[in-house]
Amino acid sequence: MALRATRLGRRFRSGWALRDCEFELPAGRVTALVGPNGAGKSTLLHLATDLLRPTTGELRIFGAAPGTAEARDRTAFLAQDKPLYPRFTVADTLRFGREFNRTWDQATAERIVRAGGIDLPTQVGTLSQGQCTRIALALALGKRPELLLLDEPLADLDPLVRHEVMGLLMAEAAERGITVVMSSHVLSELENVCDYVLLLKHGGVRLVGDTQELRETHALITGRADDGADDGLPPEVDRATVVETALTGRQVTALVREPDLVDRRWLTETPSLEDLLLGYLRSDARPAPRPAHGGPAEEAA
Ligand SMILES: Nc1ncnc2c1ncn2[C@@H]1O[C@H](COP(=O)(O)OP(=O)(O)OP(=O)(O)O)[C@@H](O)[C@H]1O
Repeated sequence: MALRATRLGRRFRSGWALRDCEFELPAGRVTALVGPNGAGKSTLLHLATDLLRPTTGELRIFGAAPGTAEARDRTAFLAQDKPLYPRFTVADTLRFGREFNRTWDQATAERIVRAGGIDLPTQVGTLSQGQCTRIALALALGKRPELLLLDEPLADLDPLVRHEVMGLLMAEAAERGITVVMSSHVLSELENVCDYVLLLKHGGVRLVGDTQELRETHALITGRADDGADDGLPPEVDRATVVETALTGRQVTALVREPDLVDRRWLTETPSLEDLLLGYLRSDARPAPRPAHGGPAEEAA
């Protein structure tokens, strides 16, 4: 397992940012870390990089505690604000990476920089935001991490640069088998990139698992709304399996678990990853209990 959280909690003066979180993220996967503002995503990434310590429970990186040399050597972290020195040249910046990382790979770092058309003697302060992101990514990947943690690193980039940097990131991750955990609010972008998902809400794990398995164990059902029910669903639909319902005029659409139980008169579709995530983000319903073993797991927030 790349990441394992056991009863993980972190409290600030304002309250619990994360509480009783239990999850495992397998190695070699690209995990989307999603959740509304304040859900605890950055807190989790800061716990994984030892920028914060847990209040309760523990988090393990490939079995090691964050902050130990073993965990640090294997992990790279890229935050939205990239702490680069504007007075350094790009070459100085990479030299800095080489001096501070035992596993440094200069060739990879230079290749990523040059692929963006950036010359090594350029001063960092003269680069665009997209170019700075590329330098930060070169520093992160030059470290040859096994786990790459990304806290909305592309949020301030225009769509074209974003697409280009995401492509670069995914190509490097696939080639080297790097485990990636990436927080993002851009759900539409995650579909073709992520094969695992961890959805946090109110500091708790609401959904975690393989994206394909999660899609296959849910359905979007559409049918004529039942006038007698507040949610528009007919009485035979088991409310315990309903994640979220939307009424539009006389039509009702619902995201449900266990689609096999749904009556055949309903129009049933496999949800896209975006449909699934939106359903859980909108929903305040109690999630289903965690399955006995394997498969997608969901827990109470
Ligand atoms: N250093 C801190 N001191 C006090 N409270 C904090 C601190 N860091 C986070 N919090 C609080 O913890 C909660 C979770 O914040 P966090 O930044 O982890 O959420 P997030 O999911 O990353 O949100 P966003 O999508 O807005 O970046 C919020 O209520 C936030 O105010």
